[in-house]
Amino acid sequence: MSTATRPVVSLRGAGLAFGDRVLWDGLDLDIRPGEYFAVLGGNGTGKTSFLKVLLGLLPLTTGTVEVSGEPPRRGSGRIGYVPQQRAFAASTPLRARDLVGLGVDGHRWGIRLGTRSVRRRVDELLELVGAGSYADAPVGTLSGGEQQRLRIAQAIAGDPELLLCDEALLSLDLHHQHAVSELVDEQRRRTDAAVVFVTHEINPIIEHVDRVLYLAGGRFRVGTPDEVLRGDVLSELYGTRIDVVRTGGRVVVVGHPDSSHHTHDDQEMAL
Ligand SMILES: Nc1ncnc2c1ncn2[C@@H]1O[C@H](COP(=O)(O)OP(=O)(O)OP(=O)(O)O)[C@@H](O)[C@H]1O
Repeated sequence: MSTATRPVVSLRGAGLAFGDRVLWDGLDLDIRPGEYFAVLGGNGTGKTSFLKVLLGLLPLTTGTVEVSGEPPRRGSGRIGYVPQQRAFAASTPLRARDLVGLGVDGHRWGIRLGTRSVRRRVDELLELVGAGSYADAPVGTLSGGEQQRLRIAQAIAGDPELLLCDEALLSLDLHHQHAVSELVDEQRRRTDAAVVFVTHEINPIIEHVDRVLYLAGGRFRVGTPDEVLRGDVLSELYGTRIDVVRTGGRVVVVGHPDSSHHTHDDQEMAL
């Protein structure tokens, strides 16, 4: 298959289980360049484990997985990763530009970048994510939203083919959720990267999402948000009555068995 048409992620008959506990099984999936793919589901359904498989940190129990046509491997420069957000301790001895530099330093296109080129690239990335004004601030003194912009700058530093985001908007206010979500989407459009975005709250990204993988109780559905986020589809998936209400461009799921895990604004439950 030529590079132009090659999927960025390809899973065949993929299954993941821990002991008797099956997280998913029989997953056939291709994610193409430029696609925005969301992984949805309650706590413990296997969303983070899905990313770990793509990162080469967790082997499948059954089936095969390829990233950019090869088995995934740790530290691949083709993958950018925005981990679940945890605030840096106030005493963390890194400035904003040092954190971004961790994503730039190293070999790019097989050439070792000189100090000046690294600095230029770091400045470019800081500007790109709107973090230029706090480039020299210690990361531990920055707000959650500011820190998250830096993590995104670090993850996109090498213009990866695949950008993996794990709950990248968690604990951000609405303004920063929007800003960070736009940054991810801009990168996707600029470089044609595929995005895999793990979240249990789809609304902040719903305008960008092409398809979703919805995980629930060892089962799953894949399709566009309109195909999957429907009362009949989710009722079948969960084996109980679920209603999906669409209001003002938002999706609210009502009657969700893992509702206690879905704490979203003031709705009974939102996805
Ligand atoms: N290495 C492991 N060994 C055994 N069980 C594991 C391992 N990694 C994950 N699990 C279990 O697999 C399940 C799925 O974990 P995972 O972190 O993928 O869920 P998640 O959907 O990302 O959840 P959350 O929304 O809470 O972050 C959990 O019950 C977890 O305890």
